[in-house]
Amino acid sequence: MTHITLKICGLSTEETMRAALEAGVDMVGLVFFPKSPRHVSLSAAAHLADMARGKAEIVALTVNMDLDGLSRIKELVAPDWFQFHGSEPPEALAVAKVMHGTKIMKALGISGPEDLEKISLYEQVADRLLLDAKAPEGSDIPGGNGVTFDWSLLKGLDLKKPAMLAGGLNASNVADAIRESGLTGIDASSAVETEKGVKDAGLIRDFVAAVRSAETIGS
Ligand SMILES: O=C(O)c1ccccc1NCC(=O)[C@H](O)[C@H](O)COP(=O)(O)O
Repeated sequence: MTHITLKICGLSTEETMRAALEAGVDMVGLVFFPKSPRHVSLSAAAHLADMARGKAEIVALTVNMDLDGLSRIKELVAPDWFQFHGSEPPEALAVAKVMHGTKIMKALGISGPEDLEKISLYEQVADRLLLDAKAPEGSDIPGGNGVTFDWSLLKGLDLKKPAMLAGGLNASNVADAIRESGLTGIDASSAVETEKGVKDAGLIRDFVAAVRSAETIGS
């Protein structure tokens, strides 16, 4: 049995944070990106993070944010991780790691084999990679779009750091995604929502149950 590290991203209410924690997720993601329907204010994030502390790792998701912005999040929310979901170069990750002492996750958009080349640049500085679908043309947000990619592109990759799979994962496809990608981390957002940005406690529970039952794959 392989434990799948499971992150639910874009939580923004007490009810759905509680549901994710009670269902046993490993990581909870808070989105700091005003264009996103999942964006949370610093004060709301601080409260949600306090609910999660000690129960799941807290991930602060940012997109090309400057150092002052990261410092404010660090000071008020105290996340365990920063997730960089923009076009941040590896050097920016290294600076953030030293300045803030958090673990660093780097999201990379994947649509074809050429996108895998970026992995070696980032795995030297990131503690974890998030291999996500590229945003569809016209989307305002670089992640959280509910679209999938060809998971088999990842099969057999010689990764130096742990990696999570993201992009359109739901309770029906997540077992196939785990099997085809070979990854042991899963991240989801859209599939546990009733509409963009509105998480649902029941959908969270169903998704977590699907991931936990997929943990027996190959064992
Ligand atoms: O979720 C957002 O609104 C978001 C906004 C800006 C950058 C990244 C964002 N989400 C990143 C995530 O980690 C999502 O969970 C991941 O892309 C999977 O999303 P989905 O396809 O909706 O399951």
